[in-house]
Amino acid sequence: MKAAVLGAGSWGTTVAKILADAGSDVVVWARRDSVAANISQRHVNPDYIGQARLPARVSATTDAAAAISGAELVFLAVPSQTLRGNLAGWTPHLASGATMVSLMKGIELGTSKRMSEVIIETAGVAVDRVAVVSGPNLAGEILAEQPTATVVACADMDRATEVQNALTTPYFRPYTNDDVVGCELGGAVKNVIALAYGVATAMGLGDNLKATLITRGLAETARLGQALGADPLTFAGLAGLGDLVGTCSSPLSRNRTFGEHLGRGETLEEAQKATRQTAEGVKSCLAIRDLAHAHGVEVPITEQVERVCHEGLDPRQALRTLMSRDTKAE
Ligand SMILES: NC(=O)C1=CN([C@@H]2O[C@H](COP(=O)(O)OP(=O)(O)OC[C@H]3O[C@@H](n4cnc5c(N)ncnc54)[C@H](O)[C@@H]3O)[C@@H](O)[C@H]2O)C=CC1
Ligand SMILES: O=C(CO)COP(=O)(O)O
Repeated sequence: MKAAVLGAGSWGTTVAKILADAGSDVVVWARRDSVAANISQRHVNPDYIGQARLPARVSATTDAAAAISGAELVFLAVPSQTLRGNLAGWTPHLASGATMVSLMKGIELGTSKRMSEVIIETAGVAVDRVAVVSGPNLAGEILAEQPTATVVACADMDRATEVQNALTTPYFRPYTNDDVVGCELGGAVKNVIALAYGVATAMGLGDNLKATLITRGLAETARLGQALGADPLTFAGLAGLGDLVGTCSSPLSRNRTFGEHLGRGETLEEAQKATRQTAEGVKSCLAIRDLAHAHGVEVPITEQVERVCHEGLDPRQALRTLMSRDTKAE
């Protein structure tokens, strides 16, 4: 099996390793020559995965057409806000039957679309050709082959099973699910809640409050998911609670780390300077808030995260606002 991974950041490179370890030949598309050369010739990608080494079956190129050509599985791992632009250039090279697999956990600004929706719209592929991978999957742990599980969601269960098989290794255990909406939403909203968790961590707030953020964060995720037609049970699974707990509890999380910078009183710009890799929640919080408002769903934590990130709200005021909301039934 030939697989393409478009995006050579930390998650794209990590998934390339998983695919190769599971038996595929993998070609990664990188933006920079130096990254492609490092992967192909030295089997490393120090900018994104530190000292970890990649299997010999992983090569890389800056030529997207060459990466995509002949690939039965095409994995997409660029920042969510650039996907639409990237796809416009890639679409002419896609094989007609290839399965497109989104590895991304974000919602598009302006349209409030999920990544699978952007793929379907931009690449003009049928809904059953698009799969999503989402779960508690911090790249740094997986590179060290620390075991974890994930979810492969697709409307077409044969394709879900094909992707599941291509990703199964002794350290990576994918489950299938047909709830694409729920899995994507779980992955995107948990980044916003992890920002709030990071803020709380830096403010020295207690474990009770952190548990409350996780629980009420999951409640707002599930409320929005239900309004969008997701299966509520998905949010109790790996792509919901699993990813939310994994991301919030880990210092490896870029979203949590970004939140910690904000919680120490840094501005958005200062936090951006201090953190180099993609923290999807920073932009997705705007799109998720808009999506929720369009469906008449309350997302109080997401709203406060948006105000702290983009309106310069003092995190202490955000906390006061959350704690002084009208009391109600759980
Ligand atoms: N790193 C992780 O542990 C996990 C990340 N994800 C998701 O994977 C997606 C990608 O994230 P990472 O690989 O972690 O990010 P990253 O910041 O490590 O890498 C992003 C990659 O996209 C490229 N890129 C940046 N701007 C671009 C543009 N305008 N056009 C094309 N490529 C561009 C960068 O050169 C880099 O190769 C995100 O949606 C993230 O939420 C999902 C699960 C785990
Ligand atoms: O999605 C992830 C873990 O499942 C990675 O989280 P961060 O993007 O916050 O590092």
